Amino acid sequence: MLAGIFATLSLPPLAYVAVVLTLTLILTLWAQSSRSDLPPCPVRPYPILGHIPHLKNRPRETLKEFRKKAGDVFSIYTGTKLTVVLYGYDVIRDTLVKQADIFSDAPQNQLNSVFKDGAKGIIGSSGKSWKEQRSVSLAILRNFGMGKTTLAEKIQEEVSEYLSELAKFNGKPQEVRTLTNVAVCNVICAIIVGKRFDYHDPYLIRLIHILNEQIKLVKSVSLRYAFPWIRYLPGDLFNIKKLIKNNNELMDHFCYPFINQFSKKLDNAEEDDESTINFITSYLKELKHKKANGESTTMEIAQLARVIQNLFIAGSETTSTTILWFVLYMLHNPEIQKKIFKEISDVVGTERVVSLQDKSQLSYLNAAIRETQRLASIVPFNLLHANTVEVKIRGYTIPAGTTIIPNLDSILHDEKIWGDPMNFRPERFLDSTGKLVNREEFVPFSLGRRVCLGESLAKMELFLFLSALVQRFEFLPATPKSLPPLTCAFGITCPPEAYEVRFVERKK
Ligand code: HEM
Repeated sequence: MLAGIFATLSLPPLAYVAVVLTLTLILTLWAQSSRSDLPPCPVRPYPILGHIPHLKNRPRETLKEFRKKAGDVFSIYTGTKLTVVLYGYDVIRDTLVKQADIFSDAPQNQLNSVFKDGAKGIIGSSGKSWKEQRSVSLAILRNFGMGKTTLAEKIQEEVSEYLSELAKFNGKPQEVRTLTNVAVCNVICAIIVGKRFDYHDPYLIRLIHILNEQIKLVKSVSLRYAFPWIRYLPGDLFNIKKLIKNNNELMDHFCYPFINQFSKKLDNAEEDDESTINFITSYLKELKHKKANGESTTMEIAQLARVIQNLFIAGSETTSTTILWFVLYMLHNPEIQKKIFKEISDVVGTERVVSLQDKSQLSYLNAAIRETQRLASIVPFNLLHANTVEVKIRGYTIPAGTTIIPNLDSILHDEKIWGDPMNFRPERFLDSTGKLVNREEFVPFSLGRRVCLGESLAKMELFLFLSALVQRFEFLPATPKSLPPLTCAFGITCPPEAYEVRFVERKK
């Protein structure tokens, strides 16, 4: 329509640009100030860009400052798109838990604006499709022993390989991010395709690289959603094209080929052929069963491909990042490291491998793992949620379909809850007799109906990897008296900046 109006006006080209910019400016100013009943903005949004320039640097600290100005529920804009930030345990529990029917959607059209089938699977889906994909996936994972000894044995196998690799460094300084990523990703591979890969297998290394890239780049999705026109810009200033290419490679070289491989195997396999028991075949069998019974279902191959992508993305880097934070905190707190080792040697000794059955007796180690998850707060802004209908929170109106940030930093680092939140102090999770205590505000896996699907698996992995690491090695800084900084790279997850460490074998 605009093109038609311009054609009749015959203006010089620069005038078109000026008209488009002016219209965009008017539109954004209108959208950003159109309703007075919305949660307040802490500072005025910029025309066109909204709050992006404010959040560009130090976003975690900026949200903290915004909260001081605007309270526990406030608005920020990405262009004209409204996002409501929820701050603190009370307001997040009141929404995600007490009004779970309303606040358990994923934002519509965000992942879909970039990825084909982005609204399928678990992370990007909502409503009936999300419920079914989540419950089928959880049932399969539980069946495999998530939280039970069968899976623990698989994890222990991986831990043993991981320790052998670390031992090969002979206590020399080493950066272990990729190795840790590979080991944790292998646990997900064992679940999804029923086998682990050699650490040096180029196929696995490629998969890790793609997963890490995707986690780094995925923050560009909000920009693409807020400014749909950026897809027409030449080049790839916002890394959108890179992200799409990366996602296509993950789907076309890993997720779909895995499905095809096991779909064929399943057709030719005997009923009790163990080599075909894995997440993919379990999903395919359930799909077949539902179809044979004429049940209405959202299950299909495209959903399965997306579910696998989600498990790889959500299940690999999160756990390995937590392991890296634990090691880093131990370098900074050698006396805590000593105490954990003493507990392990008193309860388990140094000859036998730590098992899941020892968990309840290793309170100090458990407290240190919780403290790592609390302080590192590796998913600081949580995953984005959306509300299904218009609703009031603390007197403010939240229009239906608003993007919501239930900020986890705001709970895990709250001074009112923890007193000295920025100190590493495992004792906060212990009572006066040294027994582990549960604290409801400890929510690194979020809360409500969308709470992390892999919580039990992650807890098992963290316990088995970290107990074995401390039992066998002392962690020492690469250079004595010079500790790596506790700074993190901000993204959807926050890993520590790359650092070197020496894993020195303890004398038996
Ligand atoms: C230390 C490790 C982990 C942490 C801190 C973590 C944290 C989280 C958080 C904060 C969410 C968002 C919940 C929400 O939207 O309210 C989430 C979602 C999710 N996580 Fe994890 N996670 C971890 C490990 C895992 C593992 C090992 C898996 C895979 C087996 C996994 C699979 C998922 C999935 C599929 C979702 C989406 C759930 C949904 O939307 O219904 N996570 N996780």
